[in-house]
Amino acid sequence: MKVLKFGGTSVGSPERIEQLLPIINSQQAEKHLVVLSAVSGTTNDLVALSALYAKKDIEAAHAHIDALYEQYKKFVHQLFKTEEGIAEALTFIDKIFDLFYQFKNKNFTLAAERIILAQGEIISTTLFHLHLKEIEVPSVLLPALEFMLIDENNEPDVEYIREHLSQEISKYPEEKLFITQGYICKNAQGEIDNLRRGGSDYTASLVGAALQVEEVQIWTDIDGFHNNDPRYVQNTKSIAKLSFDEAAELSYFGAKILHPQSVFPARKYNVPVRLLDTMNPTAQGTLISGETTNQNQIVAIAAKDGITAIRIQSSRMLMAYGFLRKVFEIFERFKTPIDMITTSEVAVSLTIDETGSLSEIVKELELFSTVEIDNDQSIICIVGDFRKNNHGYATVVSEAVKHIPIRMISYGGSENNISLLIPSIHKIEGLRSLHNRLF
Ligand SMILES: Nc1ncnc2c1ncn2[C@@H]1O[C@H](COP(=O)(O)OP(=O)(O)O)[C@@H](O)[C@H]1O
Ligand SMILES: N[C@@H](CC(=O)OP(=O)(O)O)C(=O)O
Repeated sequence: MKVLKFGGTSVGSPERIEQLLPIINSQQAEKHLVVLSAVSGTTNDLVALSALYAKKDIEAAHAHIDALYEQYKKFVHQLFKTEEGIAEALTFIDKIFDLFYQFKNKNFTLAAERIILAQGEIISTTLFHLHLKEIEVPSVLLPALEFMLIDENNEPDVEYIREHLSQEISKYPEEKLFITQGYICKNAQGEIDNLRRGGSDYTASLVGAALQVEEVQIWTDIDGFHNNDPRYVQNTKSIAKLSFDEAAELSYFGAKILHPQSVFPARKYNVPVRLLDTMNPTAQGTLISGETTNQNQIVAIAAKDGITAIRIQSSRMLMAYGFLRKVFEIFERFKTPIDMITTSEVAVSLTIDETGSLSEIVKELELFSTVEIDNDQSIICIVGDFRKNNHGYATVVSEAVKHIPIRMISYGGSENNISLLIPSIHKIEGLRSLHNRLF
């Protein structure tokens, strides 16, 4: 079996949806499990709708629903060719939009928002399933809410997914094509929840790992992982092969093509992940696997925005032990992950991207140190083979960014990453300058 995930842009129009079946058929696996995202823009629309309901601006919420309904009505009329096909799809769409209206009388909770957000993927998968039905291609629509589960810590339960998804699939021994929703799941309280924005990639790798499939394919709008962010840098190139570790670093540090957590299940269960382009299906794309192939070279650059740097300075740090533990315990207590860290004898600087508890953290740190905060920072991450015998790369990197103010540098944390923290206003220039110098 192969898992094929198609992102928002790949299901973004009726024409794009019509292109999915030829791609699936070209795979020649015995069975295919297709994971779909919501039509591009829909999740943002549903986030906006939820915000209006939360503000109790019912009139604006309803105007928003009406506008989205018109878009989907048009979508249905373009995708379906027969009267029965159109009628069946519209009946389904009407049911979903009736649900959206129902929230007007309710106290709008987080659980309600998650129900609304889940509809994007329910719509796209159902429309694709009905489209296949109309063209007489058999397929089975598997509800992700029956098998995708996260625990109290928002961690997916791969064993649960394996057991319940296998059960679902085994009900249809003759069928070859299965469709399910990306992104959505149930949580430990049994409520509808999701795997956070961009989470359909994560769904694909979780179901691929759970079923130990031969390959997970992430179909998107570009021919694989590029060596720099194509939104900001010209002449980027697709990378043929990446190791799981390289892909994890790049996606965590901002390469939007892949959801950062999606590498972990694939690595743990050793399932290869291939990134492919729906607009150019024969392009080779990128294969992410356990193999290390990019030796003695720099592989790619990525950048992550929205970073806050915290400098913690204390005379008590001087020659003392236990200082860092005290600092880390505070971040742990507030469930705030630290990304980068550099230390000197009297101060430590670290970065976070979740600032929900920042003021409480600072209050606690100030009990034993002085704290300085820098907002609006970006981490530029350079991934390559930086084992200790490969000298000279640090010089090349610093040469490339010598005109940019650097707040922190991290080298040696792993053998394949050099990270720089710079003010976000210099990010694009940093990416371009490094690109020109390194590739
Ligand atoms: N290093 C990179 N390589 C390829 N694409 C990247 C990279 N960094 C950012 N991107 C962006 O990621 C986009 C694809 O991801 P995304 O929009 O999430 O796709 P989908 O909607 O199909 O899931 C590309 O169009 C590209 O602009
Ligand atoms: N629809 C969700 C999940 C997702 O993964 O979308 P995409 O594949 O378009 O990044 C979102 O917008 O976050």
